[in-house]
Formats: sequence, C-alpha cells, structure tokens
Amino acid sequence: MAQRLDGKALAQKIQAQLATDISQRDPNLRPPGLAVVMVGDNPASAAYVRNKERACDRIGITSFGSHLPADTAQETVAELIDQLNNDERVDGILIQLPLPSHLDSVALLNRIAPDKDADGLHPENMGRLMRGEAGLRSCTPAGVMAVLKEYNIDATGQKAVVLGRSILVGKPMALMLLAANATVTMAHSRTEDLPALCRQADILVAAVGRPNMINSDWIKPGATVIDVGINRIEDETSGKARLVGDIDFASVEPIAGAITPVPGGIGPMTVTMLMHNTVLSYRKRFNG
Ligand SMILES: Nc1nc(=O)c2c([nH]1)NC[C@@H]1CN(c3ccc(C(=O)N[C@@H](CCC(=O)O)C(=O)O)cc3)C=[N+]21
Repeated sequence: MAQRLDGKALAQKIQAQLATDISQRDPNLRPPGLAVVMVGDNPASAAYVRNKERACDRIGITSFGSHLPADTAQETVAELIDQLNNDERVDGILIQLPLPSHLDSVALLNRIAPDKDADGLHPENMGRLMRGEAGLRSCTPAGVMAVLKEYNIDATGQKAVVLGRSILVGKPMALMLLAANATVTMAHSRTEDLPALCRQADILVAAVGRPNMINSDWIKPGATVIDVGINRIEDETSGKARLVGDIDFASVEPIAGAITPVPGGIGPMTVTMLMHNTVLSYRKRFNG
C-alpha cells in the first residue's frame, strides 16, 4: 500500500509556524494583510474564500474581503486593484478565479503589483520562476513541492509527468519540478496514449479536473502520485455531494509508492502557500 502524503497535517504545521513568526514580529509593526477579491456568487468560490479567511484568522493575518456583484464592470474591479496596490495595510492580493465571463481576468491579474501577487500569477513572477530567480511562486505547485520536500522525495533524475497545462497549475508545476532536477514531460488532452506515458512516471502530477480519470493501469509501481484535482461529484450510494480528485484513489493506492488524498492533500497546501506568500511579501516590505 502506498504511503499517504498528508497535506492537511503539513498545512497545519506550516500554518502554526507562520503564526509563531507573526506573533514574534516587532509589536510596533502592523500585522500582515491579505486582500481577497471575489466577483459574483459561485458557491465553490465562496467556500474557498471562507477557507482562506479562516486561515488568515488562525495565523494572525488581517484579511480584507471585497465581494462585488456578478455584473461589476471591468473598470470597477481594475480601480479596486489599484486601490489595494496602494493600500499600505495590504501585502497580498488574490483575485478568486474563475471571474464572470464578461471580465478580462488576464488584464486584472496583470494589474496586481508584482510584489503583492500572493497567487504568483503575474507575468513578472512567472518570468522569475522560468528564469530561476526568487519571486512569489504559484500556490498549488509550491504546495506540491513542499509536500515532496516534507516526505524526502527527491525529484533529482526522476521522470516526472505533469498532466494538465493550465497557467494556475500545470505550467508552473513543470518548471518547479525542472528546477528540482526532474526530467519533466508536460502532458495534456492532445497527448497520444496518455496511460502509456504516465506509466513511465516516477512522479505523476494530475491537474486536469476530471473525476477519477486515472486508475492503476496508468501507474508505474512505486510511483509518487500527486492529485491536484478538486472535483465535486454526487455520491452514487448516498446521493450527497462528495469531493474527489483526478486519481481513482482506491485503484491507485495499492500500486503507488506514495499518494496524496483528496480531500486532505494538496488543497490545504494551496491555502497555506497563499499565507506563506503573504508573509513573505510582508517581510520584504519591512525587511523583517
Ligand atoms: N486566484 C485563485 N487562486 C487559487 O488558488 C484558486 C482560485 N483562484 N480559484 C479556485 C481554486 C481552487 N482552490 C482550492 C484551494 C483549497 C482547497 C481546499 O482546501 N480543499 C480541501 C477541502 C475543502 C472542501 O471540503 O471543500 C481539501 O482538498 O482537503 C480546494 C481548492 C484554489 N483555487
């Protein structure tokens, strides 16, 4: 049976460390601040935003929530971002995605001051990642790398396959694994014979958003399997909503060497890396 990589436990450990760091700051300094911008009423987004605000409270980060109506104009969101860029209390800004379709998300993400880009999605931070320079890193792939580190899984010389090529996860994930000396393949919906390719992976990262897509036929025995998928499905027996990943956990667990569960795997690490980035920006601002 695979070792379970407990993202939830690691998230709690890192959050406790961040809380200690913040509590030991110079008492004359204000606490770190994170602004979360949400537009519209996507219920999943609302739940994620609540999680982030709760994490802020636990750690001692001040959260500034802006909840705008679904029909808010581009210009209004842009002005809010400008205001947060100039707000001395704010170290990190996050625009909850997806935005309603009438809004140009790329233009809005690019408007965030790079040194407040808690999500690590600004071209400057993405460029820094590509160049191997220090910068704010995208939260989900950074969370994956933190899990690998915690469990002493060294990517050096390993064949890593990243399934999914999104700007939020797949692309930065591949660059981080490359920086960790893995031999990286980026696979996606147009890749031929995905199962055969995935079977070569020592480290497989699934970030496609298709519930239970990957079963044991896709897995090299002993591989490290990282499930980034967060899919809400209806449970066949109970009829209740249930969270599953892209990996068919029951099928893969007996074959893999190590595996992240959903929930309790990479999801909590994403939130934790957001907190980490906010504290990093804060420290840079105050040379602390
Ligand atoms: N600008 C932006 N940045 C994001 O990082 C971002 C986003 N937009 N939009 C939506 C996705 C999704 N996302 C998750 C974060 C935490 C959990 C999480 O904590 N999940 C828990 C379970 C939560 C539950 O039960 O609902 C777990 O996997 O254990 C899930 C999903 C961040 N995203």
